Amino acid sequence: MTSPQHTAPPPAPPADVPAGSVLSVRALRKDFTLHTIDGRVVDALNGVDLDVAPGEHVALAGTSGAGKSTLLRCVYRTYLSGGGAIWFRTSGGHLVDVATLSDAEIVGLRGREFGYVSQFLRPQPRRSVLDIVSSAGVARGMAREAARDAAAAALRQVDIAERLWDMHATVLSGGQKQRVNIAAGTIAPPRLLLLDEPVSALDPANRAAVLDLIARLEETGTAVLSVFHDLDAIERLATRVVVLGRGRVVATGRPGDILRDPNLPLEVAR
Ligand SMILES: Nc1ncnc2c1ncn2[C@@H]1O[C@H](COP(=O)(O)OP(=O)(O)OP(=O)(O)O)[C@@H](O)[C@H]1O
Repeated sequence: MTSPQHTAPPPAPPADVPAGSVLSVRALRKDFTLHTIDGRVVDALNGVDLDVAPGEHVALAGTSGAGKSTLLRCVYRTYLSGGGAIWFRTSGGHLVDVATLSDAEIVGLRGREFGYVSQFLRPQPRRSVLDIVSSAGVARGMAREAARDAAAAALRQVDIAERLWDMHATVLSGGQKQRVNIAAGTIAPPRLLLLDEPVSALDPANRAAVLDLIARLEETGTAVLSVFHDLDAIERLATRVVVLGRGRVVATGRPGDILRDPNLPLEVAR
């Protein structure tokens, strides 16, 4: 006798998530308990709402400590959020709440659909540059051989010389590590690209090349959520700026309007 196949109906999408959004953050909260300082609690995110559509680039702004990096880390699930929802629409059209996925599900989702480029690459020990980047391609669904070719192309694009490809990434300079990280995050256009100061360690020529790369990804429909402390990069790439203040959204609008508003709590050079 065979058992019937039970498949649970997918949960109804929440009414306030726009049909076209890739990412919809709702009432997101995150606090940290500082166990070494009398158990003091820091409210890093206090009920954040935001949406990012395909091809849209939302730049987070606000003063130091406003919650920008914490928001990116909650979306990537480096941090578990403390309340609210992080709705992500997969390439297959399924809406999932990143905040409630299992660890195995989030690892799969990151590999297939997310790119995350932070200031720092903490490379796994004893893995070569080419291996790190091509593994990102395999996680994105490429065959191993195709992933190696794509990794080579991605490394050339960010000007990592071929003589460095078989070296362990741990021995690279800060700027080289950052470029390897960018190559891995963008080897195939991710559905959602999370950027936390991705060009901070780069010289002007490499910075320009990486900004071009991000612009091209946006044109292919990648949704981007970023933190740049660099007014030019925000003006050039962002379609919208969301200003955080003490873990809340205090303003949102076009870069040209927001970045020149003298009343907003911004940390960028105006
Ligand atoms: N791992 C952590 N443990 C404890 N507190 C943290 C942790 N990460 C962030 N915080 C606190 O959360 C708040 C928001 O920090 P976050 O790094 O998100 O700010 P930010 O806007 O990215 O700042 P910056 O522009 O300086 O990078 C700060 O008060 C910070 O001290």
